[in-house]
Amino acid sequence: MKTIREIYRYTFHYKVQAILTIFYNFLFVIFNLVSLALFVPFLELIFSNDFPETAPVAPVWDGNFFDYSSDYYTYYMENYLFVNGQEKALLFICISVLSAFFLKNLFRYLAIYHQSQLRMAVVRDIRDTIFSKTLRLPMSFYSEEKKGDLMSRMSTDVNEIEIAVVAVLQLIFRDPIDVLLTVSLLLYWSPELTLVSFVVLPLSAFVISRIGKSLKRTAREGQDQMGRVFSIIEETLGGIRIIKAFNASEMVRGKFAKANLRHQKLITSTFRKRDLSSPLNEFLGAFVMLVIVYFGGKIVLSGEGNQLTGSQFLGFIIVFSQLLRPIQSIAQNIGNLQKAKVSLDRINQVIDTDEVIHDPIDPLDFNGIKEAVVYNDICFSYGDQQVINHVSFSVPRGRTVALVGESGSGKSTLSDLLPRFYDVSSGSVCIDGVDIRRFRVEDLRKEIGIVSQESILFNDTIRNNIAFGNPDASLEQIQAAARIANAHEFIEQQEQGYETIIGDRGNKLSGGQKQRISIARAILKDPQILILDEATSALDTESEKLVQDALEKLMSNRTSIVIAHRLSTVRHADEIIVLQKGEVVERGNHDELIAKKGLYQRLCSLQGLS
Ligand SMILES: Nc1ncnc2c1ncn2[C@@H]1O[C@H](COP(=O)(O)OP(=O)(O)OP(=O)(O)O)[C@@H](O)[C@H]1O
Repeated sequence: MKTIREIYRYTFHYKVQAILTIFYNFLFVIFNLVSLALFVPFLELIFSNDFPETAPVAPVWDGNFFDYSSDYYTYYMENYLFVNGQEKALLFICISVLSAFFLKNLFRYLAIYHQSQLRMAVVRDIRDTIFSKTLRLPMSFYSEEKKGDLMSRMSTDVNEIEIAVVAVLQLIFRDPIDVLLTVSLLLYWSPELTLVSFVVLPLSAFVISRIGKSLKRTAREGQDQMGRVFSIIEETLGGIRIIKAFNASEMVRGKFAKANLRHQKLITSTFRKRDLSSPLNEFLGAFVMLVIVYFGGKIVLSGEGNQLTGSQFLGFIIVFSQLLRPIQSIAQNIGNLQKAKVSLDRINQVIDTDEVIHDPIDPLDFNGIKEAVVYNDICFSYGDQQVINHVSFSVPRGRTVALVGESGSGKSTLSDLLPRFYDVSSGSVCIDGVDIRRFRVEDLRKEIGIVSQESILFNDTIRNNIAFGNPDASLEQIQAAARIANAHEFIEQQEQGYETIIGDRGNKLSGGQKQRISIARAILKDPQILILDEATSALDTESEKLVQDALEKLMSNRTSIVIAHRLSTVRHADEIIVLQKGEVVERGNHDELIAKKGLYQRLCSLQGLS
């Protein structure tokens, strides 16, 4: 029920489209019935021999809609027949039936027309919502595994919702009306025969659905088995050396043959069931029809109180044969909604995820840094795992502090606390004595530039990559930034200069070129604070020199935190903080730390520096 309500809410966000879809569906149902029911007077007219000799009399409204409309139609036909003769009457009936079919299909098309607009608008809305939310999710959401999961939620799960939108519209507003009207018409023609049909119909439906379910189960087992067969092939191809070396070919062959045989049996069984379902469907359909023909025929032959005329009987069969469609549609749509429930839950999990990083209720204005960035007795945990343990240090305005330490010692985590990618578990990060949580996140991040280890470039022009986050920058400003970053020259040499598209993640550029574009981006942003996650990737000497030079220009006069992997590059830092397992173990400048002969000195000698 909750699922229906939510899908309903998404759907009726587009009231006009939803109402038009329902309206046209309603007309479709009506004209579907009319087009079928019109056959009755048609047959009556064709097969009846007593043509009116006197002008027929119009029926009087007796409060029964079915009776009156049927009588009125008969009256109209008889009158037409009386005035125009048999042939013209036949033509007239053909044209009316054709018109009813035309209208039925026209309304069906119009319903689908609005429904398509509606379902795609809902899909667009949900994708927009998830995407916007994605940008606000906590950083822990962006692990590789979760990225794939998020993509599948945005594609497969959203598609399920799209199907559910149609399901809700049909399940609530179309099919029950269709069934109700059809059954009313059948009951009007013959309550006894309707009763008989409702006894045999579920019986055959039950048999058909059992076969369908069993077919699905075997087909799924067959698919799973196919997966196993393929995994044996993959495993074998990957491990062929070991298989040969251990003389295990026979064993592997036996394993494969067994899996392959099982697959063959399952698929054969699937084919058998599938091949059986079509003749069985037809046979059961014929069975149901013949039961109705038998009982209906008996009623007609008995001629008791004009209960059912021959043509009504034929009309009954025609209309009854159409009843299965809405019933099947109801069953299918209930299934679709069940599938959508799972997808909706998965989508809601993303939409309802707590954003964790919030703006303060009464933010202070952030006017940049005047004195220092200070880390005060910081502790931080990822879940239960504490990775930063009582760390304190400060970076005076315009100075550079380097964080060094082994991999996993907490350098990146510490730098992530400054732009509030995460918030501290205890302690505080302050700028000029004010806790950064008192500022608006956007204001704070505006003054922080990040150049990360891996250059993050987008599949766009070089110009737009440099101007990323700064779309109003003029070409002159972009070029000036690129010049400072030692990038202008190589950009000019590209086929289309600044307008060159750099490919997915910038794969058309070398490592050093990508870094210089990232640096130009940071220069253009002109932040007061800089976080530099220094590249470890090997650059050739020339390229490294250009990058290093660009970085130095970027850092001059800025307050910088540098995560250093190559210690040669942090010699000139004002202070070096040496971390181990989330704790500060040494601090000082390069010479002081070397003199201490501690961890830093050991790390330096490992890198061939001392
Ligand atoms: N998103 C995360 N979720 C859980 N644990 C994490 C996450 N990111 C890092 N860690 C853990 O936190 C600890 C510190 O990691 P961090 O990336 O800060 O170290 P680092 O010194 O920057 O390492 P490297 O030099 O390899 O980048 C490590 O034990 C790491 O496994």
